[in-house]
Amino acid sequence: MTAPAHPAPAPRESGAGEREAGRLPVAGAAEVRRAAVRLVRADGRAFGAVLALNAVTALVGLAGPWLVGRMVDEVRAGAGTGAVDRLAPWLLLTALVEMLLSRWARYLGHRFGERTLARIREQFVDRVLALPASVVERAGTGDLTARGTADVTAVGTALRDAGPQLLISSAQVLFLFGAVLLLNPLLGVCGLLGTVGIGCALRWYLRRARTAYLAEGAANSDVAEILAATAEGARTVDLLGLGRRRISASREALATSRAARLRTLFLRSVFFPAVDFSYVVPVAVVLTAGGVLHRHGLVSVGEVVAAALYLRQLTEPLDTILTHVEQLQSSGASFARVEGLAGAPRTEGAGRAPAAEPADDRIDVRGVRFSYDRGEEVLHGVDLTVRPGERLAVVGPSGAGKSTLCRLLAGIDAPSEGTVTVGGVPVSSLGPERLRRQVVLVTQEHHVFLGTVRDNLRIAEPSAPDGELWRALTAVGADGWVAALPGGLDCLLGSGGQATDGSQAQQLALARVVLADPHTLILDEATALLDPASARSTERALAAVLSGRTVLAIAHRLHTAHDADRVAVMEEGRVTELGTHESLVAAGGTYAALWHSWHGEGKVSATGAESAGVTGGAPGAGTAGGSRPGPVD
Ligand SMILES: Nc1ncnc2c1ncn2[C@@H]1O[C@H](COP(=O)(O)OP(=O)(O)OP(=O)(O)O)[C@@H](O)[C@H]1O
Repeated sequence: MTAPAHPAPAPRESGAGEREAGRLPVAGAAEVRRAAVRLVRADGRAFGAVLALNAVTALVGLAGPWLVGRMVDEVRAGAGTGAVDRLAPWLLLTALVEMLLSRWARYLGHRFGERTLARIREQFVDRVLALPASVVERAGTGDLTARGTADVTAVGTALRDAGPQLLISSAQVLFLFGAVLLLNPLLGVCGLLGTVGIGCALRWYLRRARTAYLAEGAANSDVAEILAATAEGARTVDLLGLGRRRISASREALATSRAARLRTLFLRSVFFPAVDFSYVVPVAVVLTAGGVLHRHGLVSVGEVVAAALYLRQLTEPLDTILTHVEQLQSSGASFARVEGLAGAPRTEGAGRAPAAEPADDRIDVRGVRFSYDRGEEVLHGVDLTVRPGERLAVVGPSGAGKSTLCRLLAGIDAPSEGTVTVGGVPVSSLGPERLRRQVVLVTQEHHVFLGTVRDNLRIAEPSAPDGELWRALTAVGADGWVAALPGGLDCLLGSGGQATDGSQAQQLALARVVLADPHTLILDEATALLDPASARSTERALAAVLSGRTVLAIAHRLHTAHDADRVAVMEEGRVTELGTHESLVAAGGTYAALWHSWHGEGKVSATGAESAGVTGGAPGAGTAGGSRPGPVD
């Protein structure tokens, strides 16, 4: 009864299905059982000690009812109250020993639980860190957060409290039944028959509980996800007037969550009253049968009293077991979600033997096709070579696949077909540590992590000494404001710490790029969301970072393309034109049309170019060309 039972398969259990839908997988019942066994084995000695001590405690607990039975029989045999006086101190002594042993057993159980919880947490963090960025993006941070907080806590509480309690109570139940059977097998059988009702109630509950609790966990994740996404995208929600839609989506998620909670509440509200009633049944059966057996001289009154006391004593451990079985059901579902990360895809190269060293800095894209999850193909056979040291601008209409190509080049997604290699080695086979020394994608997202300035920078280069950190800050023009912070590099940033504005956050992100020192940078709307003043200072920082590196930039304004060494035009998931600005203008194709439209009518008509297909915004790659520093806004 101690092991969590997992009856019905959960509806969202299929790992493959979860992944296809972009969700993180949930472990199956068998995987959860195997993981639980592994955890117990990892601290097998402590677990054995907890088991042994609980068994001894339960054995000592049997002495009480037996002594009371002896008292009854001896008094009935005419020994008088002297028998009570003789046996009562033993009753007291066994109760005291039982209490001390039980306390010790509980202490050992808690220590085992805490150590195991620490193991689960460490394993969870390791697995989260090994998740590819694309998996986290598609699963949403809400699900991951719910698993790392509520689910891990539920598993921890179950291990610390429910685990030891279940062990103690299970041992007590086994020994109590054993004692009744030893006392008188007929009474034992009657007592066992009386527990059939409890068994039925438990079976009914377990058949439904796992599915219900998994559904509740998933619904909670959805609520967390939608709230987190709305809060994160509050500005966009405001700007696009999406408030009503977000509210109605939140309401739907809450309604689903409420229905899932009501379902588990219903199961509990049937199960517990049924079980409460069932406790009385074995005692009543034993007393009734005992009376009949006594009339036929098959049992003594003392034996019937002792058996009834034993069965009455069952109430407490059974109650504990059933309460914790309920807790185990919900924490079992939580464990399935926590353990599910073991089945999630891992970052290619993480924890594996290192791939071959790239021969040089050349990036080759060969026959690359790609589709997001089960969606339609968005890249249809792209071939492209990025030569070391060159500035390559990518232009094309919105939705042409420019950002997707950047993601493949930066190793965030792997191609469905074809290869993306750096120096002859597939980008996806380089672990994150090695990849960031080769290719880094700079986008408009610039997160400031909770921690000191130093922590924020050392993400890129954990062993970098302070001198190197200052050099990186100086390179991006952030040394001034960091030096002015209270504590300088020790100043706490992120939520609750020193506030940073958009351009400071971007400068920190760029300082990390300087520390990582990749040979190739990919720029995708690096400064698009900043206000013009911030964009200018960020673009200056960007110019410093770009110098001496290969740069592939999505060009939102055609002067970027003009200044680049070569221009690639992307249309409908294909590279349709590739060459220098001059050669493409001379060729009179799509790029030439865009250029004439933009150049002929002046910069004001950049939107005209946009309407012709060039996306708006400012990636800052204009600074990369060198001849025309700074953005043109
Ligand atoms: N995460 C995603 N899941 C599913 N489809 C996506 C995803 N991201 C992009 N797409 C689709 O892939 C196609 C290419 O999009 P992509 O963002 O690469 O184009 P783009 O040329 O960079 O456009 P833009 O200039 O507007 O950013 C589009 O049809 C887009 O809807």
